[in-house]
Amino acid sequence: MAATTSQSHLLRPTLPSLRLRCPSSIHSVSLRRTNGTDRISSLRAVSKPTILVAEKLGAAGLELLKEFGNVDCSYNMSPEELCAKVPLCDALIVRSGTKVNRTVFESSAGRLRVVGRAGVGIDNVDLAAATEHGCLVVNAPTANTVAAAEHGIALMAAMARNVAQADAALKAGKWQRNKYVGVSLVGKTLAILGFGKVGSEVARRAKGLGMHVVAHDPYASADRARAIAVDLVSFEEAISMADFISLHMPLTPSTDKMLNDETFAKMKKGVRIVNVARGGVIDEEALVRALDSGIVAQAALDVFTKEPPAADDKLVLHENVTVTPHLGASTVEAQEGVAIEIAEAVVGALKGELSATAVNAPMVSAEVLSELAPYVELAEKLARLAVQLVAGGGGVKSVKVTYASARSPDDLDTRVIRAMIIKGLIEPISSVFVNLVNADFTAKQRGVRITEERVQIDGTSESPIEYIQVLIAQVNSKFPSAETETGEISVAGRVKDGIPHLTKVGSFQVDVSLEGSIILCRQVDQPGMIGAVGSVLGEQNVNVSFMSVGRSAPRKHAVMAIGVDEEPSKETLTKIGEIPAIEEFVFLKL
Ligand SMILES: NC(=O)c1ccc[n+]([C@@H]2O[C@H](COP(=O)([O-])OP(=O)(O)OC[C@H]3O[C@@H](n4cnc5c(N)ncnc54)[C@H](O)[C@@H]3O)[C@@H](O)[C@H]2O)c1
Ligand SMILES: O=C(O)[C@H](O)COP(=O)(O)O
Repeated sequence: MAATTSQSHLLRPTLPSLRLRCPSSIHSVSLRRTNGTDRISSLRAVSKPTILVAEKLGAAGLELLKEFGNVDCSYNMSPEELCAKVPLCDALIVRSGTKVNRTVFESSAGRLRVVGRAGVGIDNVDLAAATEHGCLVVNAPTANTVAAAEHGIALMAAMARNVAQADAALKAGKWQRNKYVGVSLVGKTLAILGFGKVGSEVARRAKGLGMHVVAHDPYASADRARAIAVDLVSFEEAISMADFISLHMPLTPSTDKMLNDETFAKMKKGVRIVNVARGGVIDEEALVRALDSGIVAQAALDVFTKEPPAADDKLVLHENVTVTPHLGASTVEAQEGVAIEIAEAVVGALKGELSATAVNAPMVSAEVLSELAPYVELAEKLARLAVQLVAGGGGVKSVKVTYASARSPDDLDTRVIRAMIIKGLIEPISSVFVNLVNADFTAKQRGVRITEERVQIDGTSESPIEYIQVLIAQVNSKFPSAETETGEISVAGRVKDGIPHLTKVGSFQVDVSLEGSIILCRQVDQPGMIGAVGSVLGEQNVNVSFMSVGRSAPRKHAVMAIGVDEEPSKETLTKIGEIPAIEEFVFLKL
């Protein structure tokens, strides 16, 4: 007889929820479903989280943060000072001036749960390191769009009319009307590279100025371009036909130094360039050469590869270059908007809510999330059970998850469910904390391959999923009855009245609510077994919540699933094992 109890110290109790991870010291709020009803439950209220604001943030945003946590506004910190502070902080808010690199995440020693970027560009945050550390990154992608677009237009007009140069000359006592003859914008071709939020706002405004606007963006929607009468063209076409080029793409490995010697050579002689995106999208040394050779007549730059640039930076000092110190988002209105947008996102993340502006986690609408909540709980618990059934030694490498639904397979977004399966598989056997942010990364890192299959079955399409099956392949089970004929450990379950139920173990049908803990016994099917096990548990004051027996055939083998509210002692489990008809049993903690 195989009698096995799982090691309880490995099995941290978990709350069935969609929480990303709340620091232990804060109000932890999660979306849970009880008896078919969604509710936001406040799980505990201890002390407030600490939110470090590393760069100046608008007052309205600070107020929101202060209502929720202890706010430490420490501006102009050195990298060392930042690293010294992060282990004391649950959240960090930055603008573009702070490098949140791997060392910052390592220094946080797991405490940092969310980084809020008060703005759009997240090129100053090491997303891979954040994800590996299970730290959510959120940004404020909309509030400064108009400010950046207006600044782009302001720079283009100022450059075309030599405003900055003429202003400096006049202040130096020089009245140089002939020197500062400009060029007109009307009738000129403007090529917008990066037709996203800022790019399209610049396009609208430039059309109002009478410019002919084309755009290049490999991912932009043609409908949006049509809606504002902008032609989408190839990169080569855009740069070769433009009188003005305005840059509005993010800095990524593929946009890094996108304008370089080779591309400048393809431009119309005398082109003018505006950059309010990121300095790194231009090879700055190549731009100096292009300015010197006259390919580029003028440039107007708000952003630089190194910010602030060196005092003797050739590009900044170039006569034909107009510069501003990264002011694109710096309007009173934009900064208030950004501060509120990021404060709401950070507070939401600290509460454990999924964020609409998450950069490194799945974004799922509240509606979908609410519908999926009990299935998320079911998935995590099935995975927790399945992994506890694995006999030691082998290691989990290959897991197949099947979702059966009457809905079309395309109708099911499984990202959140998959993440919780990974959490259920990995947390009981490691010290790693798995959440929506780091789930896929953690699975990959541990060599666990998850495959998913969506099966369409007959039935009502009212519920998103009829049942979920978790199969662990290439391992032996400490409870062999959980193995299928083909040798995989298999558990399956469904949601009934909002409550997850275990409905199948191996090839045995059972029905037990996934609450508390579960004892699985395989016995020879005969009268009195339920009573025998029940009385052993009763003698030890262990409350039985559910019992269910599934059998292969009458009087042959049966699997009994017993839900218990308390963890039975070792002696109690030994006594169960000593009941003569019991052939194997296992205690599993949810
Ligand atoms: N100067 C400032 O203060 C300031 C303010 C706001 C935004 N920005 C910067 O402006 C840029 C755009 O911001 P947004 O809010 O419009 O972002 P967005 O994501 O809405 O738009 C970026 C667009 O660039 C496109 N893109 C990606 N790769 C491209 C490529 N290789 N070629 C052409 N297009 C490409 C994307 O498809 C997307 O449509 C970002 O770099 C952001 O950091 C700067
Ligand atoms: O990406 C952005 O949002 C802008 O570059 C603004 O950056 P800032 O917050 O440092 O002004």
